[in-house]
Amino acid sequence: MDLMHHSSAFLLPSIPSDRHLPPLTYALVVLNQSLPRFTPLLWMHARLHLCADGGANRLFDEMPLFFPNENASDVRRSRYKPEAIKGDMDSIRKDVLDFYKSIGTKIIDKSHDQDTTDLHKCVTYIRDSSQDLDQSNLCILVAGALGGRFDHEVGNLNVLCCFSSLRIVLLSNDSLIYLLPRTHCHEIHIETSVEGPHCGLIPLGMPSRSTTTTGLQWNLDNTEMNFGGLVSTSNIVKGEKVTVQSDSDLLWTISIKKL
Ligand SMILES: Nc1ncnc2c1ncn2[C@@H]1O[C@H](COP(=O)(O)OP(=O)(O)OP(=O)(O)O)[C@@H](O)[C@H]1O
Ligand SMILES: Cc1ncc(C[n+]2csc(CCO)c2C)c(N)n1
Repeated sequence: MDLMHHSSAFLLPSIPSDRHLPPLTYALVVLNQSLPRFTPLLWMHARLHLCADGGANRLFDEMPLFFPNENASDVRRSRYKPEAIKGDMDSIRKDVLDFYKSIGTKIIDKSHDQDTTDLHKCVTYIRDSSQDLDQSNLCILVAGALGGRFDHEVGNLNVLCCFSSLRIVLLSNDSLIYLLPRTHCHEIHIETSVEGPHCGLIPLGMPSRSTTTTGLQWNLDNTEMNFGGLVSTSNIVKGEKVTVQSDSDLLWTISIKKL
């Protein structure tokens, strides 16, 4: 079974290159929640920047607050202009829509689709506009995906399942989550300066019959997990490397350190 490497190096100011691994191309989706404090860093690493509907209000209102000594309009126009805003457009304010239209952001109104979330719509856009890339090297960072309305959080987790062959990382100020597909063995490099030690491994949608890990305080050894029985929460990473192998897709979550 092929090995898949994971790292949260996108939380570092500069992403170290690894001679043995191809570099990832990042895309950023801004959701309609308070921007995590490291959003400017994610923006800098990303090649493509999208707002999901009301996420554009957050970018407009909150990005200038990270730069209190700079002119807000300059911050919006010259440094943090999203390539596209996509969604059903029921949350974006008119002044914000008009502003981004006027500076050339592409507006994709999918108000006729009331069956998929705005995040789902944005991931479809990124996938379809990255067809020239090897999609195993594409990584979609989602800012503001956790903490907040529980139905939205579950919708965001469902997007991980809908696009299980894409790397998608859900982020808040406090934690990050991504999917470990059952098709691979996983090696997770822990960026100890910015993440951990609290972590979890959670089966989603169905029980997992067998999971084996290394690098955790409470490792699993061919262990079954299911809701109603054991799920691995409040676990602790012990070093810089965690490995996971399972017969089902699992969510990996790890805490993000405060400054
Ligand atoms: N409180 C929240 N918690 C987590 N994610 C959120 C939250 N609010 C919004 N999002 C995410 O941001 C995206 C855009 O938000 P927006 O408020 O524009 O959505 P919406 O579809 O208008 O929401 P609603 O269900 O309130 O009509 C959503 O698709 C969701 O992924
Ligand atoms: C069974 C079912 N439940 C809820 C919705 C509502 N819904 C799901 S995604 C979405 C778009 C949000 O921007 C909306 C309104 C539906 N269509 N079908």
